[in-house]
Amino acid sequence: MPPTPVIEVDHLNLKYGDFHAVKDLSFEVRPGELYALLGTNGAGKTSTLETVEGHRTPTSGTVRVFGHSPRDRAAVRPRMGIMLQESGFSPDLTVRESVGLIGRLTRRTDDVDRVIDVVELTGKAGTLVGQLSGGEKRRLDFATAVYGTPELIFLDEPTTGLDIQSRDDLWNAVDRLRENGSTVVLTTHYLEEAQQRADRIGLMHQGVFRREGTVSELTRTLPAVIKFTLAAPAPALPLQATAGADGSVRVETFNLQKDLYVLLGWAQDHGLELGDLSAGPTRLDDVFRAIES
Ligand SMILES: Nc1ncnc2c1ncn2[C@@H]1O[C@H](COP(=O)(O)OP(=O)(O)OP(=O)(O)O)[C@@H](O)[C@H]1O
Repeated sequence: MPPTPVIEVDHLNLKYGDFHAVKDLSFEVRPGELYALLGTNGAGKTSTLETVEGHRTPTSGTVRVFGHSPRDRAAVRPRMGIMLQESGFSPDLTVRESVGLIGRLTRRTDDVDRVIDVVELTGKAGTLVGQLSGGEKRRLDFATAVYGTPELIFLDEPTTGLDIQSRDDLWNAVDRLRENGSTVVLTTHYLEEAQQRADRIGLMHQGVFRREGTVSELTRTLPAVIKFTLAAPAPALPLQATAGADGSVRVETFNLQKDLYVLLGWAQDHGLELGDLSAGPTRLDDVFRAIES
């Protein structure tokens, strides 16, 4: 039997007055998985997550977290760490006081200095939140996900505003949490982060899933692209291609390796140079653009 899902969303609908923001959405998040909920602006990601986190009541449909209603706060809240886009810590508290507050609010236990160390704010432990930089505030927000190593972690655009080193540090800390068995739900507009890290992705547009699956399941729905330019008129191409008046050529293929081999052999046989040659697998960006068009 497959393990019981950590999150079960079944035919979720959310309306704001007459506006239908989330339409009949169903998905599951399995134990230990990193699930990325991605989508266009206004797709309904935040509305969906707020419902799963217990902040919003569905218009219809059901949401279960660890088998409970997320509104059953005593059963669910201590087991989940939520890193919001803005945690709203008081500017008048120090970093250490703020991290201590996370423990009292969530009723999880941890060592405050350990958490401060994980989020790389040790040198700022006595600093007031109001005096932190944007990136330092974001790292403090991340403490809400780290504190007490919760079983389920929500990361809402966790790396926005972080420099490259801080991003790497955050993802390393997420890797440690996952090694401890935490399940992670991520939203991000940095698609390469989702492409590298997500076990499965739900791609939302206008309140519904346009695609759901692993990165390879999503990307193999679109062809890979080979592009190059030809300086002089050339013999007939060995593959179906679209040629521009400027000499640019574009080949779309579901068999990149084989078609690239054919193309390079053809160029070699005819002594042709393929200018600005580029060839790459379909990326999540391409799938994303396809759902908007
Ligand atoms: N409280 C509200 N009242 C009315 N409409 C709302 C409310 N909250 C969200 N909406 C609308 O519902 C839709 C979904 O919003 P939501 O914030 O869930 O999208 P999102 O996918 O998180 O978008 P983004 O990527 O831009 O943050 C949007 O059209 C938004 O304008």
